[in-house]
Amino acid sequence: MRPELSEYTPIYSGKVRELYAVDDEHLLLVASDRISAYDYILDTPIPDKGRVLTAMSVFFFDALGVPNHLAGPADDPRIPEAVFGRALITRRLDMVPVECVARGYLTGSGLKEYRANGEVCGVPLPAGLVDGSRIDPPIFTPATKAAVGDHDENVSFERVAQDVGLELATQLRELTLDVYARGADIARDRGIILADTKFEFGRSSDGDLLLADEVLTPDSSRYWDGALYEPGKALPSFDKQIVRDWLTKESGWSTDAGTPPPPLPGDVVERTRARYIEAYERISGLSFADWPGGAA
Ligand SMILES: N#Cc1c(N)ncnc1-c1cnn(Cc2cccc(F)c2)c1
Repeated sequence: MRPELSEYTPIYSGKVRELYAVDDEHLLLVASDRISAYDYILDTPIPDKGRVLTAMSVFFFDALGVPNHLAGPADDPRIPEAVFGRALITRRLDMVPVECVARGYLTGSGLKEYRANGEVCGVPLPAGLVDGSRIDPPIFTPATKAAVGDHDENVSFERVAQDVGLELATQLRELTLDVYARGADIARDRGIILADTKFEFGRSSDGDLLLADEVLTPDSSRYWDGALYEPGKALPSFDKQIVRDWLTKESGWSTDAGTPPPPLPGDVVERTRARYIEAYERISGLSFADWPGGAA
């Protein structure tokens, strides 16, 4: 008999995820089916998105072989039925207040910074780069955690060193770039580009620095279809482009409408669900049908 979710204490509710206290030492990390686009949480959920992203984190935690916060399997008996398949039991850590971002390609906020001053987070880049240019070797571009609803602020390595100390900042940079490289290699071998990603780390009670949060999911990363990749061409998001294109090209809504996006039609929902499953199955080589919590 699984516990009820109401037996656990809510401690954080994000745009698409929730965090609960299970006991003094453990948390329940829950991924919802909510999807965000253009800084809005859309009214229409994507069925199984939470389960797919949970499955991706578990695949990468296992494949990367990096010490992490997982404290039980996907079918851990402490996971309530209501969130079974889209929740994980983790160790409660003392989180490092740094968004540890690695970039192997120039786009998004990094491109904006580069166009303004030729560098990203204090890291100078070669001249002449465009949207989608490869950054080789990949760079560590940390950010401070923003308040709910705000965007994270890109900061320099020196600022991270001021905030958490040079030794830990150096460890975070090395770990971030190492784990990004491993994840990018796995994805590349399956024809998918991992353009950038965000990790979070925390310290366990015995002082170990562990990889935490979600890992290399489409919500914490930019994934591109390798078959479509061309530097300088606006790069479609592997998982969100279907929603973005319908919203901006077919629905009549626009990003400067000042109103929330409309509900998604069924075919957009189903095609987006299929894209999440495709990303998981291609990257992991596993069948999503085997992941816990599916329809009986
Ligand atoms: N992971 C992790 C973690 C841990 N293992 N120990 C202590 N704190 C955290 C922790 C605190 N905030 N977050 C972000 C977050 C993640 C998931 C859902 C959310 F709503 C919010 C993670």
